[in-house]
Amino acid sequence: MKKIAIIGAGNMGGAIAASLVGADFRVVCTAKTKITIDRIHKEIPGVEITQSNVVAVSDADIIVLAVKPYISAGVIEEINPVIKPGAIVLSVVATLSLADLNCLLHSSEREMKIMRVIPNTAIRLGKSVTFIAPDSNVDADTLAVAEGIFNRSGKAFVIEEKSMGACMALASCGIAYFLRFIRAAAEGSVELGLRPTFATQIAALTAEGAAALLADGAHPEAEIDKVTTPGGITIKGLNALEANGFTNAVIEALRASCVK
Ligand SMILES: NC(=O)C1=CN([C@@H]2O[C@H](COP(=O)(O)OP(=O)(O)OC[C@H]3O[C@@H](n4cnc5c(N)ncnc54)[C@H](OP(=O)(O)O)[C@@H]3O)[C@@H](O)[C@H]2O)C=CC1
Ligand SMILES: O=C(O)[C@@H]1CCC=N1
Repeated sequence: MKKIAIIGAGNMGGAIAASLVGADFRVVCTAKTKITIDRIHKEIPGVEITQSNVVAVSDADIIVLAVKPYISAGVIEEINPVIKPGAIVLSVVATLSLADLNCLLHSSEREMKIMRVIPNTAIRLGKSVTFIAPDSNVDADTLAVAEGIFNRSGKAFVIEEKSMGACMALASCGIAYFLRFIRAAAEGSVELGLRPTFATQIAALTAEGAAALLADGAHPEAEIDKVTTPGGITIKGLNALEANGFTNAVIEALRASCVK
């Protein structure tokens, strides 16, 4: 059975570990604090957890690096001597490019297979959109292993690294944008007299309905046209959104979040 080491069992790493329950892997996670160690023990059956990154990585066939960016270089330095030749390294760290990873891991010395993997926080519920950018030496079979892992927790897309900034802004940061829209819609509805919890529930269900229409093959503007009765109330709202810079604000948000 292949061993997968997940370094940093937090929001991302913990969710990846949970998604692997029942898969044909021996899963060993690491965390810093006893609180996380105890929680993972309790919540994810069959997953091993240790405070030692070196113990986790020794003999691992696949390593998932899921620590915060500011400690990632130190953690890589710690585990690098025990990474076995030919290992698959999947880095979730948003700020590290393939060039950074190759440099930090001295990968050419041991023929590692490195990929950047960027999920979003819906991974906890198995609803992540996850982008995989493989290094140039990653073969189709190895790529399929990564796709298999991340299709367990949502939908995985293989992309070129040059698109990672845009994809991450759209889907990883995008979760926050959509939630802010839902929050704003709820606040507006509360001003109109609805209860906050009811308003939030209805806004979320409405977003789900809009997404379902798109999933059914509709074009956004075609569906918008179906809602906007001539001289009706929707067009007044849409025009008020645009008068306040809605489309431009969303475009500017993506530009601001996109790491070049
Ligand atoms: N949040 C997001 O939307 C996204 C995040 N990412 C990337 O995912 C990575 C992880 O983020 P996230 O899961 O949110 O972070 P968390 O803080 O939730 O998780 C980090 C984990 O690392 C553990 N940890 C801390 N120090 C060490 C160490 N020295 N060795 C091993 N483990 C350690 C922590 O342990 P303990 O719990 O005990 O403190 C914690 O479990 C980041 O690099 C981020 O860029 C990528 C895409 C989206
Ligand atoms: O805000 C961040 O930097 C991380 C990366 C993508 C989502 N969260």
